[in-house]
Amino acid sequence: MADISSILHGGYHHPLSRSWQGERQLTKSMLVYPLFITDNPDEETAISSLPNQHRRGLNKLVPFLKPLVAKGLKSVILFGVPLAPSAKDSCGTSADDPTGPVIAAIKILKEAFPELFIICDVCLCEYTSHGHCGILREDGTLENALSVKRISEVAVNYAKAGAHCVAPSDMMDGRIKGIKEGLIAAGLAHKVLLMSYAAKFAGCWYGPFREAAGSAPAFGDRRCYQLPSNARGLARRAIKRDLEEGADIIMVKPAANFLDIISDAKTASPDTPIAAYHVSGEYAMLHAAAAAGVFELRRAAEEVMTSILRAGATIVISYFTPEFLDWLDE
Ligand SMILES: NCC(=O)CCC(=O)O
Ligand SMILES: [Zn+2]
Ligand SMILES: [Zn+2]
Repeated sequence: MADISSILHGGYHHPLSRSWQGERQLTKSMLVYPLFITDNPDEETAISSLPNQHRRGLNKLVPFLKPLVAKGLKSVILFGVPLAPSAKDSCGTSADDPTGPVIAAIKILKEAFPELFIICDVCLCEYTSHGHCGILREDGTLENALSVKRISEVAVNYAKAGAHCVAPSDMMDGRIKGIKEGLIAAGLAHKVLLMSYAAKFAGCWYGPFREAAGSAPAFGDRRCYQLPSNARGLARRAIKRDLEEGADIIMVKPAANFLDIISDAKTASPDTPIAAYHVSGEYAMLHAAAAAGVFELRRAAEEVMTSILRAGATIVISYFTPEFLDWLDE
């Protein structure tokens, strides 16, 4: 007789029993779609390094999103992309311009799609002349306290404009606390979610995004505020700190090469939703490999998504969201 304990195949022989082996499966509610919004209302420009993605002006948003919302799109994350050079200065003044792309888009989207959950990325790099994520001293180093003050102001202004969630990606020390206190003071802490890009790693994966958002730093790099890619322990400390400072959701970014960090975040706080950002370079790489015949794009995208969920993510920010909305219907 065969050794009973050696038999596993019977447990996953059928497609349904295969699916039962997974702890979590992708649903439409887990997907968040990034939108790049310019200050030029009628613009719709393809981003060459980010296949199928566009920068859109305010007038193009609703027509573009209508079919996606009809297919079950539940959430978007907004990135403002001011193209006018006058929109950039040393402290990112235009980030919360009431007539600027982000605040105007919140209002347009809430009116057109009352059920859509609107997340605003909060950072200064799209709005600073130097392209760094905070305010700099004369010598080019970050002025952390001033940066936190400014970033908190911007976050609160997005919340006041109606954002359901603010998601600071700047990586300044203490900004979660600063934003939470700002939301409390504004009477908004009980209805606005604070998603921290707690573990955001420096590296090569953001290239296409920087083309899309025009946010490449004019000098230097972001290594003194984004995490070194070998820093698993430091990421755990950042996650713990941000939870203590009042983050409602922890994000890990990039996603696919940082599955250990996603898993650590889930372990550190099993009862907190964990988000993963499958970033521009990860997305573009899959497109390039599929175009080179390495694999079929859909299978690769699905396998990467599965890995991100398996590691512990319950929310995924993905440029593949429109495709997944279709694939999930099949
Ligand atoms: N705060 C957003 C990013 O820094 C980059 C995202 C991407 O590369 O897709
Ligand atoms: Zn930034
Ligand atoms: Zn730096």
